[in-house]
Amino acid sequence: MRDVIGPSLHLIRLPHAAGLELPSYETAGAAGMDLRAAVEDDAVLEIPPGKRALVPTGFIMEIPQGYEAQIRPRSGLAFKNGITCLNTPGTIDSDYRGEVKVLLINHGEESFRVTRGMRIAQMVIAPVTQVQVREINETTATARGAGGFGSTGV
Ligand SMILES: O=c1ccn([C@H]2C[C@H](O)[C@@H](COP(=O)(O)OP(=O)(O)OP(=O)(O)O)O2)c(=O)[nH]1
Repeated sequence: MRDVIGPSLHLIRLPHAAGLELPSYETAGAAGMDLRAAVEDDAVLEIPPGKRALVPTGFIMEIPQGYEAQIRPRSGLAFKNGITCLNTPGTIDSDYRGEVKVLLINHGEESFRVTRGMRIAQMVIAPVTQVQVREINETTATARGAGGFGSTGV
């Protein structure tokens, strides 16, 4: 495994992830760790065109407080097979203690077979801030005001 300077991400491996690689950065500068499908060898997980599937990763995580994990598609799978994440980026809360799953959707023309150990998505650990919500009566004035949705031109 690649040496990384940063906070620790603690993982519990579930029985169906036995033998699978841990989520890992493929290159020194990778933003995301690739996640592998923890489907059984003999179980066929086929995603027909237009359909979706919740794919297990076989890991429970303890994300350090103040961080989240974002589950994002891999561009290679998207480009070659039309496979992407439906709820992208998927949000993994730091207090979530269930198995991390990846919601894939097949936007391609052909059925897609998910095999054991296949790198199906990537996971980015990012800092998050929780804010104190306070209701007010007036906001400060800005040059933009309510302009949006192309108000500055294309
Ligand atoms: O792609 C995903 C998205 C979410 N989750 C898990 C971790 C996350 O912490 C939890 C809840 O996700 P989210 O907040 O997106 O779901 P929700 O629809 O708001 O459900 P909930 O009411 O459980 O928060 O589900 C995954 O395993 N994969």
